[in-house]
Amino acid sequence: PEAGRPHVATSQPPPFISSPLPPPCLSSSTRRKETPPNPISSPPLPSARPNPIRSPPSSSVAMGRKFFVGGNWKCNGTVEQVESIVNTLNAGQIASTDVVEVVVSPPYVFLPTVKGKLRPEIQVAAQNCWVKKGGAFTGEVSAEMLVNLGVPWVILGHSERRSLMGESSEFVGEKVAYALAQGLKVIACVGETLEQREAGSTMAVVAEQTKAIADKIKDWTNVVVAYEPVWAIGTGKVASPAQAQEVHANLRDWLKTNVSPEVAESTRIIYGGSVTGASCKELAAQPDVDGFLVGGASLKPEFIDIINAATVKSA
Ligand SMILES: O=C(CO)COP(=O)(O)O
Repeated sequence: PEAGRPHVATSQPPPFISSPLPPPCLSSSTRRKETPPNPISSPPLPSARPNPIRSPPSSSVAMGRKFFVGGNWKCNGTVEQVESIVNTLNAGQIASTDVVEVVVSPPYVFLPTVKGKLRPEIQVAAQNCWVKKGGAFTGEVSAEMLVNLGVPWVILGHSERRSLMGESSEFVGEKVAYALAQGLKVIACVGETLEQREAGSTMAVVAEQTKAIADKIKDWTNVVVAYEPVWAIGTGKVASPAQAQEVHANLRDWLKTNVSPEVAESTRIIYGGSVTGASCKELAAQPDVDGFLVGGASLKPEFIDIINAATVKSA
């Protein structure tokens, strides 16, 4: 298919660019990890540095955007580990479904088991699906199959698929449109690399990736946008609350200008990248952070704490 390297440079300036963002709080090592360690066996990630910015008053928290927490298990897990994670989730005390929507995304092979064993208030997502109707596409899984299995959600455009599998923004846009048309709900991922951030093109990249989706869909009701800066994924370098808020607010502005004020107001924009139990509350307090997409920490009991960060919004 027409999968190609993502196009991150735009010939035209994006409709919104704020001043270049401050560099991420990286250590002397600025190399992105090509293959993040398996979070099941790795030690807990370091906690986020406290950030002194103040939380907004709860009155500024937008009404109607229910907090959303996704757990992306990526290519991790054995039968035994999956059972253990499900048991932990089933036993955990989590905020009510009025307050938070929770979706976990195991590898395809575990989806039916996890769906069958999980408490009903936690939904499941696939981590990808094919761009069109199924058929002679060896190794792919179609949106129709996910619907047939009763899997309600799919993650599309994750940076690992963009960079490692060469999925272009256009290809991701097509996937989002097709999955929505089949009745799936979509967690659509966008985010810049370290190099792009340091070049001051964060918002241009995020706009280009979002536009490729906006060009192909009309109805955003079943879309959650996940802002996942690549430099924060699997690195332990979580975005500061201010960094996340700035991109989320600009992305919402982009939706307002380029899609509609209603879509901007109602679409959940969630943050992903080294979120932990220690960093989640301050991030959740940001007015435009509507939840999280969690990788490594979603395999650990602290995922329960991250889910319950939703209560920050209603406090
Ligand atoms: O890629 C992510 C979720 O999709 C984030 O992964 P980590 O939370 O492991 O950084």
